[in-house]
Amino acid sequence: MKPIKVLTIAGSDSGGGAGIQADLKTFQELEVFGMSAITAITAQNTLGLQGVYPSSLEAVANQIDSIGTDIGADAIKTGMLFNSEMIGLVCEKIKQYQWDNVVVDPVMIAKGGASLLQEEAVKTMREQLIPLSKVITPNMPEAAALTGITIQSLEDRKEAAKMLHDLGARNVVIKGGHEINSDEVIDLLYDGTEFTMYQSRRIHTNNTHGTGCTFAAAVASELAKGVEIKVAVRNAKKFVHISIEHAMQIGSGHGPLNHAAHRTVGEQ
Ligand SMILES: Nc1ncnc2c1ncn2[C@@H]1O[C@H](COP(=O)(O)OP(=O)(O)O)[C@@H](O)[C@H]1O
Ligand SMILES: Cc1ncc(COP(=O)(O)O)c(N)n1
Repeated sequence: MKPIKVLTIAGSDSGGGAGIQADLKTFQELEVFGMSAITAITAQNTLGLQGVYPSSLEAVANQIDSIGTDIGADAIKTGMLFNSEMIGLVCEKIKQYQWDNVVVDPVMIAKGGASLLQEEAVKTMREQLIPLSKVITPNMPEAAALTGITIQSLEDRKEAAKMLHDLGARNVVIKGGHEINSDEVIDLLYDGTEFTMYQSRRIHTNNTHGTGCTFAAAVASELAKGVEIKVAVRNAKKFVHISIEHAMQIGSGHGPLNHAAHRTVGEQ
C-alpha cells in the first residue's frame, strides 16, 4: 500500500501536549506518516509558556525543502508560525511545491494566554495564507481576530465563516471549545455552500491543552487519505473528543490529551 504522508509546520511544545508533538502523535494514531518543520521551540508545560525561541527563516525553509525535494506530502498542516516573515516564507513554499491539501490552524494564543503569533502577522495570515488553504480551523477568538467580528452567537460564527471563505479559504471550521457557558461543543463547517454543525457533549475538564492542534492534524490526516471534508471534520471531532475524555492526569495545570485512547475506546 502506498504510504500516506503529512507534514506539520508548527512550533515544538516541550510539555508534549500541543504543537509538533500533538501533531505527530495524531498522525501516528491515524496511520499516516508524520513529518515536521519546526518554526519555534517553546518551553512550555501544563502551567503555561516559559519561553519562545523562534527558528531562523533559513532553518524553516531548509526543513521544508528537505521534504519537498525528496519525500513529498499528501497534506500540510500549519500551526504556530510566529511572525509575518515566517508566514510569507511558508506561503512561498506551499506555492513552490504546489501543495493543495493545506490545513491552516491560525494559532495565536496559548490556553494560558501567552501570545504565539505577533500581532502584525494577523494581516499577513489573512492576505497570504488563508487564500492558499483548503481548510482553516480557527477557534472563536482567532476567528474574531481574523475578521473583526465580535463572536458570541452561532449566527456571528456563520458571518465570520462566510467572511473567511470570501478571503479565499475553501472550507472554514470555527470550533466551539471556547463557548464555555454551554453544555455542548459545536464545531461549525462552512464549505462555501452550506453550513454543517458537529455537536458533542462538553467534557468538563482542565485537560484541553493541544485540542486545536490535534483537531487540525486529524483533519489533515483524513484529507491526505482522500476523505472528503465533511467526513474528515466528523472523524477529527470524534478523535479529539475521545482523546479529551480519556486524558491522563499529567502536570498540575491544563493537561494534554490521550491520543491513544481511541485504540481501546472503539474504532476511529
Ligand atoms: N471541553 C470540551 N469537550 C469536548 N470537546 C471539546 C472541548 N474543548 C474543545 N473541544 C473540541 O476540541 C477541538 C478544539 O476546539 P477549541 O478548544 O475551540 O480549539 P483551540 O484548542 O484552538 O482553542 C474542537 O473539535 C472542539 O469541539
Ligand atoms: C507550540 C504550540 N503550538 C500551538 C499551541 C496551541 O495549542 P492548542 O491546541 O491548545 O490551542 C501551543 N500551546 N503551543
